[in-house]
Amino acid sequence: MNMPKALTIAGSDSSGGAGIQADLKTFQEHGVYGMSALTVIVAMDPQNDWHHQVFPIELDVIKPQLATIVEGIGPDAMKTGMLPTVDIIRLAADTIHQHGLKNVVVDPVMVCKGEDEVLFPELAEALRDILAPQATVITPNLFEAGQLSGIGTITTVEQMKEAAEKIHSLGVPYVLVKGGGKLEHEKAVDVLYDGTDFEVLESERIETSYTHGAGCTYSSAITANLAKGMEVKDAIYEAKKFITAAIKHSFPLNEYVGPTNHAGLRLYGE
Ligand SMILES: Nc1ncnc2c1ncn2[C@@H]1O[C@H](COP(=O)(O)OP(=O)(O)O)[C@@H](O)[C@H]1O
Ligand SMILES: Cc1ncc(COP(=O)(O)O)c(C=O)c1O
Ligand SMILES: [Mg+2]
Repeated sequence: MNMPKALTIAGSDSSGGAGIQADLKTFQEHGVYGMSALTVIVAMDPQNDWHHQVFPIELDVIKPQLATIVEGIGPDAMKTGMLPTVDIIRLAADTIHQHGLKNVVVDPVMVCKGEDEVLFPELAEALRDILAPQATVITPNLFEAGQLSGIGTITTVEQMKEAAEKIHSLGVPYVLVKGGGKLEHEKAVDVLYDGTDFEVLESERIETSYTHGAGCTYSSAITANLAKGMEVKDAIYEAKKFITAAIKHSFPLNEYVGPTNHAGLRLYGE
């Protein structure tokens, strides 16, 4: 049997809701074989209000992971998640370029929900200039779209469109700006721009703060659909259904965090 295969180049979220844990669970839910190259380990401090601790992995330990998958196996699609240094961003971009990898979803992670400060402010430029041009699809949230486009704070759908246009001009064929829970709107709105048309994707907005890992789950659902051979827009429409169900059936882990339910669509149908 020919199993679709997907790679995630991303960080470990020890709490299990975001990062490679979210990616691999989401690939599995789609019947896609998941593989990973780990870039950073994130832990949360239960004695200090769940403060995030971030431990980057050395370049020499990331390279052989990538060689295993890219040279040794060959993914049908891939995504990037948290890339904690400029050198790691460059390594991911070079790997995609040198091996001609196709179906590349870049989730330009700059913030973790629940944390006020930007994790790695110096990385916005590297994501924009080095990695974005290698992407097929890029999936910034409101904050990240503001940073990548240079617009700054985004509060309206019109500004999301403006940001999408600017990010498209970096050389990304499909730009998906996520309004999510941050945009003041009665629906959960994302803007998709392909260089010609804008599409506003709307779904039911769920009143919950349990959205940890939503962006990781969404981008890995897109990646899984691409690995299965879907066209980019169809991959995104299907992923929007998947993430909406995952948020609808999200749950608390403790007083600090509630992840999306990666099995939501399979278990409850919507
Ligand atoms: N409360 C919500 N109800 C429904 N959909 C949501 C909600 N919050 C986020 N989403 C959707 O989840 C997906 C991930 O978006 P977002 O949470 O903004 O990403 P990130 O986790 O990267 O910040 C998007 O499709 C967004 O519209
Ligand atoms: C390893 C890792 N990657 C990515 C993220 C981003 O998560 P989200 O999908 O909520 O944007 C987090 C947040 O905690 C993380 O720990
Ligand atoms: Mg995110």
